[in-house]
Amino acid sequence: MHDGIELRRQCIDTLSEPLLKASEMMVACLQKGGKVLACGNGGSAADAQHFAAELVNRFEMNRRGLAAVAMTHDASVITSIANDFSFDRIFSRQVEALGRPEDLLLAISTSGNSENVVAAAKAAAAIGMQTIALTGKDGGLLGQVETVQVLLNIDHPSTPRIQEMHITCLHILCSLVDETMFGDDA
Ligand SMILES: O=C(CO)[C@@H](O)[C@H](O)[C@H](O)[C@H](O)COP(=O)(O)O
Ligand SMILES: [Zn+2]
Repeated sequence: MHDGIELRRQCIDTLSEPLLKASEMMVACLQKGGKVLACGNGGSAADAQHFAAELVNRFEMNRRGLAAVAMTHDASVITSIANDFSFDRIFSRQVEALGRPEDLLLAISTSGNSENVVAAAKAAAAIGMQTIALTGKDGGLLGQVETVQVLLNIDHPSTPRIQEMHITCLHILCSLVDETMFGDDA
């Protein structure tokens, strides 16, 4: 537990600036009619869905729904891509089908090394979408993708601790987006 508390302290210093930049990018995307496409595996798939639900429905205030889609929950889409092509393409193929240049990819991987998430970031770049990446450890391959505009990396070896910080980051992002877009109504 102390480990997690210390990590939160460190992250306040290292992540404040990239979180602000990520929120500015997300607000700009949503204000010009774009949408957020989110992806990740395992616990990070749950985080992608959790975040999309907060944008589409509500976070802490009632406001209009904001456009977000988690690419993690349609079993037919995912199994057909994995079966006909490969598991590495389950997100990139959805990005190719659903993504537009004004959209934004939220790519989540605690290792940074999930091939399907890395491929999604590359597919997003190919159609001119911006990417915010949440990673851990040394950032992995996703941390090295040059077209990732904002990298929120949790420099810690433990996947659960990284996930705990990721969901904190995602809640802060929701808060910043709501404050910026609907501040007076908050
Ligand atoms: O939730 C957990 C561990 O806390 C696991 O389900 C974890 O998300 C899975 O092993 C993922 O496949 C890990 O992928 P990634 O975060 O390295 O991209
Ligand atoms: Zn977990």
